[in-house]
Amino acid sequence: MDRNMTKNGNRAVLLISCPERLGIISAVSNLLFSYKANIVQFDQHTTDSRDGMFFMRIQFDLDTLPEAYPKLAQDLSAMAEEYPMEWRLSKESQIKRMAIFVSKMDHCLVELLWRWKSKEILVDIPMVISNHPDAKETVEAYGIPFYHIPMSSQSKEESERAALALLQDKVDFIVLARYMQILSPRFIAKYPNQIINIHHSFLPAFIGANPYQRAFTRGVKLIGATAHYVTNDLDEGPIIEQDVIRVNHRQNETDLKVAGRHVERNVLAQAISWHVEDKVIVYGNKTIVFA
Ligand SMILES: Nc1nc2c(c(=O)[nH]1)N[C@@H](CN(C=O)c1ccc(C(=O)N[C@@H](CCC(=O)O)C(=O)O)cc1)CN2
Repeated sequence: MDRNMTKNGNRAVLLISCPERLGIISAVSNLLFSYKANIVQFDQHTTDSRDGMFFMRIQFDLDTLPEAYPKLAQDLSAMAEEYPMEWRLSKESQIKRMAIFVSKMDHCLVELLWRWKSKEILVDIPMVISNHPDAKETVEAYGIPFYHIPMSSQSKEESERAALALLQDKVDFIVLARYMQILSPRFIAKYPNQIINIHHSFLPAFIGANPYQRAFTRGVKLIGATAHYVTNDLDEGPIIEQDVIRVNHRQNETDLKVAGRHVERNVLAQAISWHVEDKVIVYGNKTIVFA
């Protein structure tokens, strides 16, 4: 979120993905012009591969947005018939609701709570869910409901059902802030490309559990973190943001974990900011980030 910006009730973001075709920009900008919308930011990307896909992000102000929104959405649906496009229209005034899942490691959770409290990330946090009780006090100190749902391999389905019942209709997207349980396809299907995980390695290196231990054993000179959307393929979902930090032979496995967690928290916060500001389009197993 642009720090100079407040929540502007007349501002919206339109994201469009479609096969490359002459006239799409003109068609969309003329439609917005017909509503007297003022475009404040425009970005586009065209793939140069043979699939020739076109992606666009338009941020605009429209004084009549609240009442014009339904008709504008209707007109975009009609346009999607002519240009086979996928589109998403988000009103800035509609604050996204983010649930956080955490296990024992709380550095990413604390980072998100701080950035929420300082309004650096403009979201609501209806709840935090954990398979351990450790973070209860921290979360409730922020006035946020905390739910402890024990998880074991035998109880995974029942535990996920309980979590889904809590989440239902209260949450727009979920963040796995070092949540150490693999989500089932049934759970993921409820939130397609709406679950963001922070993996504590520079993917695709060290997928799965214990990446720092494997990185130390391998003797790497860089460690990192990757924020990605969660899919059924463990740690192989569309990457949103990554970063790395140098390490050396003098550092042991614990040193790597300490150094890495600062990368994790910043990468996750950046990915969430871009998601909340509608700057991310998922295409296949990749993302376009209009940063
Ligand atoms: N379906 C998915 N679920 C999750 C993903 C994902 O990409 N797809 N990311 C993980 C987070 N993660 C690494 O970032 C990760 C977490 C847990 C494990 C794992 O092997 N867990 C064991 C249990 C470990 C324990 O109880 O301490 C398991 O679930 O059997 C690997 C990678 C979050 N979920």
